[in-house]
Amino acid sequence: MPLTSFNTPDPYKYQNGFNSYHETEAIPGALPVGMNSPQKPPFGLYAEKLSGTAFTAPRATNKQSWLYRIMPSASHSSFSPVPDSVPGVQSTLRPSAFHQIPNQLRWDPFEIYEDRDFVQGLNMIAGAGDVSTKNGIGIYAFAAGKNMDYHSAFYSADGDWLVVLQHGEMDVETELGRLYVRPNEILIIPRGIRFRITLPNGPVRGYILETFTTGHFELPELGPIGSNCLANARDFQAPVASFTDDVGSALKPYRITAKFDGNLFVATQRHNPFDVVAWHGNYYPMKYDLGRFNTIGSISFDHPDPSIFTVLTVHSAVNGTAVADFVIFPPRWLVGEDTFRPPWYHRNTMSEFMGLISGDYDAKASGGFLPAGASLHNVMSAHGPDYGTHEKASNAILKPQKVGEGSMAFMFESMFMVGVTEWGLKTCRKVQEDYNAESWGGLKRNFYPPAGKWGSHRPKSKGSDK
Ligand SMILES: O=C(O)Cc1cc(O)ccc1O
Ligand SMILES: [Fe+2]
Repeated sequence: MPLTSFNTPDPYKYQNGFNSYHETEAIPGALPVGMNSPQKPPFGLYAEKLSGTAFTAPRATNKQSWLYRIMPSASHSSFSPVPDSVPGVQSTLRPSAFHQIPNQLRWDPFEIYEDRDFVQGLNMIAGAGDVSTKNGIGIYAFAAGKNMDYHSAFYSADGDWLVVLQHGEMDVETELGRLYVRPNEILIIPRGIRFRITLPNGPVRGYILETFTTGHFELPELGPIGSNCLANARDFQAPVASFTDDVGSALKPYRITAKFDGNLFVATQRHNPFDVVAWHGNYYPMKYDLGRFNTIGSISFDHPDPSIFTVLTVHSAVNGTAVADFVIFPPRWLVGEDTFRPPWYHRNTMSEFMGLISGDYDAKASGGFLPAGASLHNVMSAHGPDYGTHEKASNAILKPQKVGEGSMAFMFESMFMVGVTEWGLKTCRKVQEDYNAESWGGLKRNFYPPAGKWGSHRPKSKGSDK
């Protein structure tokens, strides 16, 4: 039994703001005043600094938090690799290989694993780059039907996580406080922050984008849009401090699982890892309700680039080129005049991994791209509306039209060529073999050159005489 468990009167109280400087105390007076590291912090707490950027990162991008905790994180046994032999528990998330494939790929909905907890239910679908040199991304599917053990916590040393919950609800206990994540909400867990996920309302499923690259998720620049719209800073919710004081027992110590260069390691410790009584800083987990996204689009003609739907971005060293953008396709009005309204046919130097939280994605005929499924259109892989969608959109009467009602699709768009893991290609058994043929196989020629030199093949029923 815990010696003390102090969740604030409402454990799901939040402090609002993106990249804000927050401070929070579960016991009033637990934060030192005017300094970070007093000789004796209040109430016998230890001061621990959590650096999210190099000490010397410029002020505008520097991220850190000071944690005031009952025991420092360093108080644990040595980490050992998670053994291969434990049934149902993976010992690694490090891909044996990335298969680089120019084909368009699409997956049926990923399974829900009733018998696994969040960590056991993680699988890497695709990724790029290298964890140890801090450059690249990982894309995972997660699914769980069991709580993570009370005596456990997990962290990734490999990168920041953006968790897209597709199904269910998650109670996320973190070192910095608790977050309750509901459908249509995303969760950001910065590199290194320890957490434990329980499921108050049945199984969960979703997708994770991990960015190995130095840097963090940021709000995109708004340029001429001005000072509001898209995701607004005040809608990002950070937890308030709450803690559990417990020393466990020799028989049941706390197990900390670390993802380190893709491999999983475990260490034990006697103190509850969620023993931070107060913290201050700008390096913290947060959640965001995608329903609060202020979607904007064309009110004249043409289909704008999907970058207008960017919720968060991780910058690379190349100006305007993202390690990864998180882009959503919320319900919205289309009013473009004389316009082919769905996405254009295109080839992109960036790679596009898409998923669907709910409903239908308006750029595809329903049936093939389903909630909890995914698609990957890699660097320069041609794609666009399927045959049916093209047919419908090029003949539609162009009244104002609400699309995506009750639906939410998203895209992880990356500068990296994204390779597919063995799990993503084979083990999950979800790849749709006929994706290309079903989508674009039915496209027919509509070409009608002007009469004369070019011959006249023009179908009688189509087009105008102008
Ligand atoms: O391929 C896709 O469906 C995603 C997408 C949507 C859009 O509106 C424009 C470009 C784009 O890649
Ligand atoms: Fe695309």
